[in-house]
Amino acid sequence: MSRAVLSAGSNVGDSLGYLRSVVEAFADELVAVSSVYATPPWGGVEQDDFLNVTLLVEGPGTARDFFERGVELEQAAQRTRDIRWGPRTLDVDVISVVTDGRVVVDDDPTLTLPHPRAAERAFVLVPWLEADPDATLWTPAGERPVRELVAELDPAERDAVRVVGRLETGGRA
Ligand SMILES: Nc1ncnc2c1ncn2[C@@H]1O[C@H](COP(=O)(O)OP(=O)(O)OP(=O)(O)O)[C@@H](O)[C@H]1O
Ligand SMILES: Nc1nc2c(c(=O)[nH]1)N=C(CO)CN2
Repeated sequence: MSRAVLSAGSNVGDSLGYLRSVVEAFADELVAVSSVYATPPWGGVEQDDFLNVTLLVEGPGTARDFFERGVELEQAAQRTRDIRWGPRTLDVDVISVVTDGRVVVDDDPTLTLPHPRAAERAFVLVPWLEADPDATLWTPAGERPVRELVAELDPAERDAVRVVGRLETGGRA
């Protein structure tokens, strides 16, 4: 049994529809879902703002299973990978996974866990904290409450991430 934190983002095409496709695909495993946030682009590439959402999901299977389902959803959104940290129809990142009560820590480049850049990203941390106020993130410096990581973000970055709506979950989260 695994519990995973997934971050979905989009800034090309029907962004809200792509995020909805992720929530629908995980509907039966949804534990919680954040609001939808509009977020300035992270990573230095000039591009449109993103919409981001964070999901907590729980189900049988491994971290790799969640990752592969995310890749399938990216493919269904005709996601292309042109520029690193550049525009995309849909990105599904696996942020953190707990399997059988243990945090999965893995430096495999195909699926690095926890996601190595999560602690720096307001667009991941702020929605995650909303969905799970008691969340913690394993970092090389130890287990950190997400609440503290959010408090340590650059205030301008934290404040630039704003709620723009909610996705329908059919009452499942
Ligand atoms: N935890 C993870 N979640 C999703 N992809 C990962 C993870 N760890 C490693 N990857 C790998 O990262 C590669 C690049 O993914 P992608 O193009 O989505 O990166 P990105 O979104 O531009 O950047 P970032 O990895 O910083 O979010 C993928 O081929 C994927 O295998
Ligand atoms: N705000 C925000 N910025 C990003 C995002 C994202 O989802 N949200 N995804 C990226 C792809 O690597 C690069 N930059």
